[in-house]
Amino acid sequence: MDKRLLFILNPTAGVNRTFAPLLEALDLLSQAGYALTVRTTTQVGDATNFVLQYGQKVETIVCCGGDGTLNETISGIMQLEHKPCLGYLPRGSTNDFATSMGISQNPVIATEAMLASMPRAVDVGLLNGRSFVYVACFGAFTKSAYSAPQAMKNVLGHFAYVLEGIKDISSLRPYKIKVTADDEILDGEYLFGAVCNSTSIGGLMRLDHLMVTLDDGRFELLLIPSPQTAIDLQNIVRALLTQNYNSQGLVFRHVSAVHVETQEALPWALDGEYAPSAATTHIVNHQQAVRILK
Ligand SMILES: Nc1ncnc2c1ncn2[C@@H]1O[C@H](COP(=O)(O)OP(=O)(O)OP(=O)(O)O)[C@@H](O)[C@H]1O
Repeated sequence: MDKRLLFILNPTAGVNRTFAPLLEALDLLSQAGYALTVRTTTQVGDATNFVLQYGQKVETIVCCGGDGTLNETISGIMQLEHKPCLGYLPRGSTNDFATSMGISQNPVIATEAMLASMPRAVDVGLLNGRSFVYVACFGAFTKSAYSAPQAMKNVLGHFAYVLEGIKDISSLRPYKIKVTADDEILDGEYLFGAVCNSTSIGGLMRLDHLMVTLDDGRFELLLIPSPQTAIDLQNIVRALLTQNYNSQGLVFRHVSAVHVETQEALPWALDGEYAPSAATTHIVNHQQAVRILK
């Protein structure tokens, strides 16, 4: 019997690109003995619904789109009892997760690698029950992740986020929050916080591969405290520019659970998608929850 594969494509994701290499990728999967079901998304939520509709009938799901489509696909997989393996063909404007996993942006090369690989388990985060695969963040510039218009992203790619981020500077402000990171309490005022499982965030922030293990059951937590003095500010700017997140001025930890309490409106971005504010936010790591072919 043929192996069954669900192929999910977001045709609107990323900078305008030709579909020709995707046909070649589909041909490769077909030649490898897969019986293909191909579905294209037309709106938010479709990728999750396709996974729920077909997920128990296939051994493999391939997702082709940006980080948002990947997030929706993984959200669906997390709801399945028997979880199919996942292949990912990045087609977004930033593709943080693909960068972190070393997945090629060329669909034919990525498909060849997928067909030759053994599955690799990766951790999945749950924030108040919603899945994320590489980052949950709040504060400065977070809004630009989900508010950059799709048409602008299609034309300008990653640069669209940078432009939206610059607009966001006017809203730069500290958030008074209590963070419990495993057993440690980090009560304070923070400009930005990220709970991540990736070496690339927003295409701008990079973590050393040696610091990040995608299947260890732990996130990397980065908090940028609100600077109290000019020297604080200098330390923070230097740490960010040199990408030395472990340095004085920033809070950087490896943790498996994060609990955030605040009285303020604190919206989050999960893999670049909007998640509403909540008085208490609980983030847990589901170690090795999804198997990725790469
Ligand atoms: N046909 C469609 N038209 C409009 N929006 C869609 C369609 N299909 C999916 N979507 C939604 O578009 C949003 C953005 O998709 P995605 O993140 O994959 O692309 P992107 O924003 O170009 O990439 P990236 O997030 O990596 O920059 C997702 O929330 C997804 O649900």
